[in-house]
Amino acid sequence: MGTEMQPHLQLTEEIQAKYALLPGDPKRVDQVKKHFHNVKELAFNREYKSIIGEYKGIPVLVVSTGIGGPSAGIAVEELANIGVTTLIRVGSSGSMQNHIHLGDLIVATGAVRDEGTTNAYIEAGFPAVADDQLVSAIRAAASKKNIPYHTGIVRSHDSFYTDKEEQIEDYWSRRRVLGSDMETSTLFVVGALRGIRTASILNVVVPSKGNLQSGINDLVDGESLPIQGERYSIQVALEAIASIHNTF
Ligand SMILES: O=P(O)(O)O[C@H]1O[C@H](CO)[C@@H](O)[C@H]1O
Ligand SMILES: O=c1cc[nH]c(=O)[nH]1
Repeated sequence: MGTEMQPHLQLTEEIQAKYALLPGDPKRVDQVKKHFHNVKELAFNREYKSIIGEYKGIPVLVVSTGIGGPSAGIAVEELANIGVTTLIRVGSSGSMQNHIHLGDLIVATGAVRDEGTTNAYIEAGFPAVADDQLVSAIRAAASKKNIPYHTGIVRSHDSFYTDKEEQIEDYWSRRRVLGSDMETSTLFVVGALRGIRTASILNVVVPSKGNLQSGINDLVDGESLPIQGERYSIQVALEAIASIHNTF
């Protein structure tokens, strides 16, 4: 445990939070803030913006992890150092299946480790899987709020712009991978190695290749589907935390 200041997050264990939500984008921290009482701004160093607030009386930390495995891995390590035990990513993703539309939520049960960070930690056979009790709590919270979701495997990667993106997408979508992001596998593997619970809820912001419908039908009540999906992902993550608080 670290009473000392963590070098990247600029946080210490004095904040005494057990739960954290992890958006990639620092701007999403402010979206989570809207759901809190007694918010305190903590730090904003590099890509790591942090606040703490109360949801239903429970202290919840929010820390942005930036883009990609290396910065997500650093965030997980430093959060573990200050005593955080439960991490839920509230991220964005591309869809890899035609039936998964803009603004849909994907609750990842596992992730293809198509990135370099976790390979720096442990051999490829080590699985990137979410904590199953946390996934159950997320599923129950979504059902309680009537928020639809998909569950399954996602792919975490390191690049958007190689010359092979189309073939790679095609390969994994044929293997029923639901969507892609850049941090979920690192969160799962580093979290498991450090003995903390992790889960990832992804809001679809890029439609699958063959999905014409997704781009056209993009507004509900004046709100875009990805904006709605972001709000839903945050609501579900916070409700899941409230439901597990003091139970495991
Ligand atoms: O919106 P966030 O949570 O950052 O997630 C996705 O968006 C970024 C890429 O645009 C990557 O970090 C990817 O994982
Ligand atoms: O298509 C996308 C969108 C967000 N993040 C990804 O990794 N891929």
